Amino acid sequence: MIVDLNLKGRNILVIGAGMEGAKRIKSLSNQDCKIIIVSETVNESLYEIEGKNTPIIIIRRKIEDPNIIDEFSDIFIVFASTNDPFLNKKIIARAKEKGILSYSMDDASSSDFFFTSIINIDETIQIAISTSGKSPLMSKIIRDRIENAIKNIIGKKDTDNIKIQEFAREHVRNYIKNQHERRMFLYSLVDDQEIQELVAKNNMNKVKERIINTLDKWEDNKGR
Ligand SMILES: C[C@@]1(CC(=O)O)c2cc3[nH]c(cc4nc(cc5[nH]c(cc(n2)[C@H]1CCC(=O)O)[C@@](C)(CC(=O)O)[C@@H]5CCC(=O)O)C(CC(=O)O)=C4CCC(=O)O)c(CCC(=O)O)c3CC(=O)O
Ligand SMILES: NC(=O)C1=CN([C@@H]2O[C@H](COP(=O)(O)OP(=O)(O)OC[C@H]3O[C@@H](n4cnc5c(N)ncnc54)[C@H](O)[C@@H]3O)[C@@H](O)[C@H]2O)C=CC1
Repeated sequence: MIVDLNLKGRNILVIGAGMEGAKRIKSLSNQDCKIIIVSETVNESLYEIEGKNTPIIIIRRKIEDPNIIDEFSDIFIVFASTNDPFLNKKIIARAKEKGILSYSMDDASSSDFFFTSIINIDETIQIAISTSGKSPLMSKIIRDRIENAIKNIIGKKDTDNIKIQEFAREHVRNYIKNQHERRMFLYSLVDDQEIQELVAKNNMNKVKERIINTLDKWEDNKGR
């Protein structure tokens, strides 16, 4: 099942920060979570993140024992990403014992989740492709193919409409109490020719004004 994980404020423990671990750490580094790295050596691509404000703690230590997990509290996910399959296995087993979500870099079948191939459109829309560990290579090839075709399907109009919907959803709750009506109102914005013309002209302030005006009238219509 593909879900969009909210890691805000969570503590993530990454054990092993080589080439592959570093890729995962980079993906985590813009998720507003705290990253604790325990690794004998650290891939040099991480040096640039280390000095920055991102909440990352790097502990350079060779570990023998998966009980390292017990040294930290409130861990949400443990990444077992060393190049030692036996150690990774032990880390996963300990995490499972403790009921912590775990991810194995070298054994998909024991991971609680997989990374996906992601198409990111304007930091607003994400499309994820997964074969659930069957063939990461095919996920990548399919991503390439979709990325090329997608330019004709999803564009600025869609990302603008997402911003409008975000604004409207925030306000509509204060005006329309009934969920069916709220849904109808939100759909009506996408079908509203004038709004869509303003969107095309990049006049977002006018769109927002219009939304508020329409909502005001909506309430009037209810005779309040
Ligand atoms: C299970 C999973 C768990 C996880 O790591 O999350 C996993 C596991 C493993 N990958 C391995 C190898 C490769 N991985 C890639 C590429 C990607 N791998 C990604 C995800 C996943 N990889 C998860 C399943 C996702 C799915 O099934 O869809 C992508 C999509 C996302 C990302 O990495 O962020 C990213 C493409 C991003 C993009 O560009 O779009 C390539 C291709 C290349 O490098 O060119 C190869 C070499 C070719 C091959 O093996 O297919 C190995 C064997 C290591 C070994 O041989 O020792 C394992 C371990 C195992 O299978 O047990
Ligand atoms: N999931 C995926 O997409 C892929 C997974 N892999 C697998 O990932 C694993 C890791 O690969 P790389 O990152 O390339 O290896 P690497 O050799 O670059 O990194 C391994 C890291 O683990 C650390 N480490 C090893 N033993 C340790 C210990 N006892 N205590 C503390 N730190 C320790 C090392 O210091 C190093 O930083 C391999 O098993 C590989 O098969 C490889 C390619 C893709």
